[in-house]
This record gives sequence, C-alpha cells and structure tokens, in this order.
Amino acid sequence: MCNVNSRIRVYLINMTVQRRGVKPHSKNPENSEIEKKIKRAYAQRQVSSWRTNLTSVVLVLVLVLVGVTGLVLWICFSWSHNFTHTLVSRNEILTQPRVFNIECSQDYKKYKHFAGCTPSKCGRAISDSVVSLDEAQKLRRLAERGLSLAGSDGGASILDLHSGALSMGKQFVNIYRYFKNEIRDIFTEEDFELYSNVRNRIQAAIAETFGLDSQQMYLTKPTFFSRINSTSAKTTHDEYWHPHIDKETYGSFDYTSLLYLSDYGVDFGGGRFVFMDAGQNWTVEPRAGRLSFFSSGSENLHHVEKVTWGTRYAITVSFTCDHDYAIDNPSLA
Ligand SMILES: O=C(O)CCC(=O)C(=O)O
Ligand SMILES: [Fe+2]
Repeated sequence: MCNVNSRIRVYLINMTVQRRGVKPHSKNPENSEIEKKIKRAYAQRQVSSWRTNLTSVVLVLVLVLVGVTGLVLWICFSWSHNFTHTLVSRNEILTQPRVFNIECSQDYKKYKHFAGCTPSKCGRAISDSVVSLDEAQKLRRLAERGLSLAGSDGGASILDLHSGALSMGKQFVNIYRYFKNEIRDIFTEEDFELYSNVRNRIQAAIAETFGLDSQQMYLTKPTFFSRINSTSAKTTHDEYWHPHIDKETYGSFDYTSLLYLSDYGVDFGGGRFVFMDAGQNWTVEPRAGRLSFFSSGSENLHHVEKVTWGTRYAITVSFTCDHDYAIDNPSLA
C-alpha cells in the first residue's frame, strides 16, 4: 500500500516538474531542492501516520485490558457471592432456634472424655428468643460503661468481668485492682445478676440443643465482652478477623456462644460472623439479643469480618466439660 502511494507520489512529482517545463530528475539545483522538500514532507507525513497507527493499537490494547480485568473481577465477585450464604440475616427475627447439625471433628479425642457433655453431637445454632432485646440493651450499656474506662489502641477491646481483664492501650489492666471500690460506681449488683442469669439461660439452651446434661457444663475462660470498631489493630491480640478454631485457640472450650448486643448494618458495617466450611461460607448477621452457639472444634472454623464503620458489641460466653477449667460467675464482692 505504502509502495503504491510512494510510486503515485513520485509520478506526481515528475508531472509537477514536467508541467513547470523542467526535465524530470534534472540536475538543476533548484529542482532537486524542490524534490528534497517534497520527499521530506512525505517522510514527515509517514512518521505521523505511523504514530497515529501506534496510538490506535495502544488504545485498543488498553480497552482489551480494561475489559479482561472487568470480566475477571466480575467472575471473582460472583464466585465469592455464590459461595457465601446468609445463615441468618439481621432483618429476620427467629421465632424458633435455627439448628444445623454437623459431624464432629476428631479434635475432642485429644482431650479427656466427659460423658453427657463432650461433643458427640456437633453443630451450630442461632436463637433470638433466649435473651430479650431489653436485656441485650442493658448488657450493652454495661459493656459501654466498662469499656469506656480504657480500651485498646485499635481493633478489638475486651472486658472480662470474671478475671477483671480490660484492654488498655497495648496491654490489659485488672479493673478490680485498678479501680478498687470505685468499680461499684460503674457496675451494680443488678448488672452482675443479669449477666449470671443470661449465662444460665445460654447454658440451658446449649444443653437442650445438643442433648447434654447442663449440670456437667461449666463456664470457662475467656468469657468476655468485646467492642470492635474500624480502627486498625496495633497488637496481635486485638486482631479479631483471623479464621480460627476455638478449641485450638483456647483449649478448654467445648461449646462457644456469642450474644450480640448491637445490630449489623445499623450500628456497624462489616463485622458479620462467618462459619467457614470447605468451599462455602455461612454468615450470621448480628442483631441485639441474638444468640449464636456451636461446638468449639474444627467442624466450626470461623472468623469475624473486619468492621468497616461504627461499633460492634458482643459477649463471648464459653463452656467446658472439664471441671478443672471451670470459672465462677463474676461478683462485685
Ligand atoms: O464476636 C464474634 O462474633 C466471634 C468472636 C470469636 O470468634 C471468639 O471470641 O472466639
Ligand atoms: Fe472464635
């Protein structure tokens, strides 16, 4: 194509020169100067046409790249959505506990067996009728008061009424030692009664669901209030979002329960609880008064999504079958 064009151009040059009455390819210096100019102009036009072609190619490549990236992102998004299911959404109110039975892992075999308590029937359950909204709101105020005394530098902060541990900066203090008698200005006997009462009902619900003897279950540590916001964690113990198995993390746990004190999507964003099965995730959306409980072995690998805004309050209430790891209800005495 370019060759044909150049031939036509040379022909036109010759015709121009002939029309001016000059012999083509004449040795006349004036004519050769004109030829040079025309050739230079032609060369410039060719360079600019290559540039235009190159720009078009780059543009097409960029468009293709953007298209492919979009497609990959879309596939990834729909893939992760297809495999994440909502077990219970915040908007639903469960009138009946929602129970999912799962085969127990081998984890419990590594520990002493306690008939009537050690998990032989495993699973997960969610109930909105063990704790009332009013009770959850009272417990949330208790948590707000306690955690307002200190708190971690970022991520999760905890308050353990049993041991007295409260996050403060990058470490913990013991509220009973730190605040001494002033603690009675912060918490009341009624607060502690409510806490113990709620704990008893949680224990009964777990026993009923898994067919256990409630008398053989003991509260164990850590049992604590948590407050999570979107600030970034400064220490590893304030990083709450890692997938984990409670039995592995805490040893004594046989049954874990979580009582939510605030609402997903209203009080905070992110922060859903996620059960992680092979290739599938199941989320529990917190709502104030919602109780979620499960056997603590690797059949219930889980994590909490990062909180993106607002503040999330919850209580982790843990049970063991081993009396050696039992803890008492907290008291102000
Ligand atoms: O707060 C939650 O939803 C889960 C907390 C948790 O996984 C734990 O305390 O082990
Ligand atoms: Fe956990």
